[in-house]
Amino acid sequence: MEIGIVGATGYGGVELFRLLSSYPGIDSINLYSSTQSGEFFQELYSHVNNEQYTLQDLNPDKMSKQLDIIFLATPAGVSSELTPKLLEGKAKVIDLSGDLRLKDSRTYTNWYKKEAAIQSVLEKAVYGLPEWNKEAIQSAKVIANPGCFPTATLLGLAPVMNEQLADPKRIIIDAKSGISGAGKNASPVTHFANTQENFRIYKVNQHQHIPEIEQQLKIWNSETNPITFSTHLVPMTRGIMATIYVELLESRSLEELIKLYQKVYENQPFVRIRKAGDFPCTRDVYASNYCDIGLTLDERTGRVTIVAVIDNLMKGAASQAVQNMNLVLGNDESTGLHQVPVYP
Ligand SMILES: NC(=O)C1=CN([C@@H]2O[C@H](COP(=O)(O)OP(=O)(O)OC[C@H]3O[C@@H](n4cnc5c(N)ncnc54)[C@H](OP(=O)(O)O)[C@@H]3O)[C@@H](O)[C@H]2O)C=CC1
Ligand SMILES: CC(=O)N[C@@H](CCC(=O)OP(=O)(O)O)C(=O)O
Repeated sequence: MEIGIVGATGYGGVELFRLLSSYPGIDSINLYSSTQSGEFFQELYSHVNNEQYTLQDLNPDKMSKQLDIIFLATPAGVSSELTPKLLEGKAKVIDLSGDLRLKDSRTYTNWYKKEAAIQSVLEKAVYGLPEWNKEAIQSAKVIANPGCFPTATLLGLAPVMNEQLADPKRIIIDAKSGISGAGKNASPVTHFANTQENFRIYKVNQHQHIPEIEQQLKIWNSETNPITFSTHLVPMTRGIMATIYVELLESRSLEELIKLYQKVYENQPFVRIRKAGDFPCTRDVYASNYCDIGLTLDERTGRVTIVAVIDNLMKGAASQAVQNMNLVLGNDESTGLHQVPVYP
């Protein structure tokens, strides 16, 4: 089996390389770069193993015929251009960017301020949230890997939304991310001097993950109203915590809610539900494919607080992409993803 990683030099790409370099049954991993082809990967990343990897030039025509699976770990606007050509051969494509997630091209352009992918590709693209879309992923030619914030938020909300228990008109999500979520290039906002000993809210009411979350929530409950979704930058490298507030349409005890979450996720290897009174922190899932969820009910306000944590580079990007690859290949969903979270 031959694998390709486009954007291999970025944070998501490097993480994909780490996971795939010990994945069973891969004959070759091809790493592509739009700016550094010909260079040795090891020259850029001294932590990778001794085998020589030369960064290759992008050749979509050749790649579509030669490769079995192509991961696109590229900025918004790249996959929309590359994917039509990449889909012409035998290759299956797993896109980590936001380009193929939104079904409505106008919505994409409004939020990403870029031209959307062509309609035929958007129609083919399957939203790769394995816990909720397994069958469609298994037969997909192209997968839109979910965004990091949507992954945590949707896994946290799914049980109460699917059961029509949460008021779909009053959902509030307060999310925080480590800085690696912004990719490898530092900007004035992500610069060390501006992030250490600092905490900031960003993209208030304008975050590009808002339409992605709403699109999926509407599938679960068509009455869903626009959500309130706030993102914050935390001075740490990895991790996302989504703290979600919902109001119940029917009364439930905390024990009933926790039982519901346990039941819904009992056969999902990467979602772990906490006992009452126990809440996950980002360290609990560091460098792993887990999403840990804790919840509580405030009897004074009737609100449920749901806390979901993931590693943004793993379940939020690279390891979720490998989970999707497992489904596409018909492998066990956990193949290559048995990492215990790193601690401390
Ligand atoms: N970081 C995260 O936590 C998450 C990121 N994502 C999404 O995944 C994608 C990758 O993110 P991340 O790895 O953080 O980003 P990075 O900025 O770290 O890396 C992106 C890579 O894309 C390559 N690239 C840039 N322009 C082009 C182009 N025109 N054609 C081909 N390759 C190009 C660059 O490599 P080179 O110059 O060598 O070509 C670069 O290293 C993004 O869309 C991001 O939004 C999704 C979930 C979480
Ligand atoms: C910390 C940080 O800046 N995170 C990024 C995550 C970007 C991302 O993953 O973008 P797509 O899912 O749209 O590809 C952000 O909030 O925009």
